[in-house]
Amino acid sequence: MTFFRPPEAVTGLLALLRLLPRVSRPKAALGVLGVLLSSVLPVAVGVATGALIGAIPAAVRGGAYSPHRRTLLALLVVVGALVMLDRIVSPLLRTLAETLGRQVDRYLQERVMAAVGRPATVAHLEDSEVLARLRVVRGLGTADSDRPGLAVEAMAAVLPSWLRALGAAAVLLAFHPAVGLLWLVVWPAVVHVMQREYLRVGQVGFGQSDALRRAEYLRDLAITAPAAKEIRIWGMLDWLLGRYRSAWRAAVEPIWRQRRPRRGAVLGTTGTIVAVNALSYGLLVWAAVRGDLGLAALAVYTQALGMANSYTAFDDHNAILSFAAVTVPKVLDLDDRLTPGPDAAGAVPEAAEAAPDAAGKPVRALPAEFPARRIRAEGVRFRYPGAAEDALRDLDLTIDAGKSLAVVGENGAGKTSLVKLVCGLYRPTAGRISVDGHDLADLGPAVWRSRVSALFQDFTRYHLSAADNVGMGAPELATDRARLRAAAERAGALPLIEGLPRGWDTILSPEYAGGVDLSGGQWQRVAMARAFFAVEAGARVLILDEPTAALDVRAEAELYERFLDLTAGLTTILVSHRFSTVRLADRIIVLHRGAVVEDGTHSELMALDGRYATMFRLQAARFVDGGPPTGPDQRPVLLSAPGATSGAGESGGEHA
Ligand SMILES: Nc1ncnc2c1ncn2[C@@H]1O[C@H](COP(=O)(O)OP(=O)(O)OP(=O)(O)O)[C@@H](O)[C@H]1O
Repeated sequence: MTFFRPPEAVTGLLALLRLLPRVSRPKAALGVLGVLLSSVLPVAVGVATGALIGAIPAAVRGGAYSPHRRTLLALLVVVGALVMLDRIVSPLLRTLAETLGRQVDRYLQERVMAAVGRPATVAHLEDSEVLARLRVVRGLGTADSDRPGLAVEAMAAVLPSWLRALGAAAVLLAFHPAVGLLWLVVWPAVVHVMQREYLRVGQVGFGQSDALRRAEYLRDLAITAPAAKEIRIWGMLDWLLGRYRSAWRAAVEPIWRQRRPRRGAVLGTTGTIVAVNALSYGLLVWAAVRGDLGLAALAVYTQALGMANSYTAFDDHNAILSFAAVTVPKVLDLDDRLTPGPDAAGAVPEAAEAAPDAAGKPVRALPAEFPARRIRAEGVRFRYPGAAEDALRDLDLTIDAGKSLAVVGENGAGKTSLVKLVCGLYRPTAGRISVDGHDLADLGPAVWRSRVSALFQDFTRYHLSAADNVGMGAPELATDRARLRAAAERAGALPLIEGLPRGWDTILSPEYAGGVDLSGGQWQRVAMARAFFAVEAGARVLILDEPTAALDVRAEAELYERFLDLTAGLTTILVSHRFSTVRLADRIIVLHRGAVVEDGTHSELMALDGRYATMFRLQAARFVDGGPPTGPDQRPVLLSAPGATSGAGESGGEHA
């Protein structure tokens, strides 16, 4: 049971302090030394200066060669040395803190990259709590002033000032215990009140993360490439600027309204300080007038009082520190937030590469043929986080290993959602997906990932070399040029890649010197090569979501011709609106509003004369004169369509 919960400002500060040795142990140790020296040195200078002043009368009276004069000179040397040391330590500490702060930023970014990339599923990337934390690390929006690393610099300024005040209060104990005690209590209280105020401001800022992200999104539209064409074509710039301005105001104004500490807190703390100062200086003057204090003591206590006042509680450093106290623990807790618990999906430790067998015993290594029997979806229902409706419902489906399944349906029917679930990128809301009897949720993410390869509709165009773009399909083999070539060959991307100015080493982005951009179809071939590279590395399930959407007629026809070769021995799930390719699959399902409404071979579905047959005929009709054909089996008609030039489909998709 916890009796005492330290204030959030303190826990935030401690979290930041604990982070430093993890970022750089030597720099953190030097930082501690620097903070101690810059706290102690000014107090020592004050005491030594007081002693020096106190030694002057005796030295004057004693003459040139008196011991008093030697004491005076020795004190002068001590004061000089201490002052010099202080002057050296302070800038060094500042520089050290700046470097360490930058390293803290990099450390947090790496940690967050790892935390965000680790979960097998991707639902967390739609969680606004997670996105708010990511925003802090990306350092966007209110930009540099909010970098968590700046708090390290702030700490290097603030901690010595607090410790100096503590040292000065300790010196004042010798003057008057009550005055010393008062300072020991008053300055931490003032710091505490002000930190609480700044913390509140920091929380308001953090609470505006969603609104700030909206403004940042609009800003990025204007300054990055993806929307550049449309902004120009439709003359969107003024509209965008207007929207950005209002979004930015909506995000920032609440922060501005709250950004100042409350007047009551400021007046209360400054009033207290004035009162304590009046009392301290009054007692000091009183003691001096009564002759209770010698010159040296008077000088020491006067300086100590000055130093007790020199702690900072009201400046930018304190504000930055509080912001870090709000955000750093939140960023650090991403690890916990995104690490699945023991009962959560994918809980089998990745390192063990283990999956329970059908009897529940862990399987240490997957057989080379996995899946060997089937992928099954049983009673699967799925709803995206925060969505109002299910994307998939009552889904019962068996996909036989080594066979191909085509998934068709209208826009929004749930096709991509289904393949995302099979990939393990989301977990079903209800029901289960199993592979050869193992629940997908029980397979370690790496286990299943090593067996699945996918080409998504919205595949990523990495601004990296062609070799990297393909090699990403199996990073552990990415340097194996022979395999890279084989995958590119399979995807029909080899001539394209080898014809690039620097071949495989060409950066696929015009944003870099010597880089090139590719057309949509060329990109699709490169992405397909990536998917085949994963197959080269051992993936047995190939998911192709609209693989020919951007391909030209010839490339699509080529794929059509080679579809059986390309997918031989693989369990293939093909999502496509192109029926010329779809009909080649061993089996076809039609999804409608998240449920399977038709299931069979091409011929069976044509004979059924339902949704599939209607869609098929509609598409086929576009390629022939004389309107839609009427019969259920329209093979000859489709074969006259672009992309269906081969005779491979003559059997009506029943090649298996
Ligand atoms: N990330 C998401 N969050 C919330 N809802 C989503 C998300 N992605 C898709 N949806 C919704 O889920 C439903 C199914 O979408 P899905 O992408 O699976 O359809 P689809 O059949 O692949 O469509 P298309 O043919 O247009 O690619 C749609 O209603 C869509 O709006």
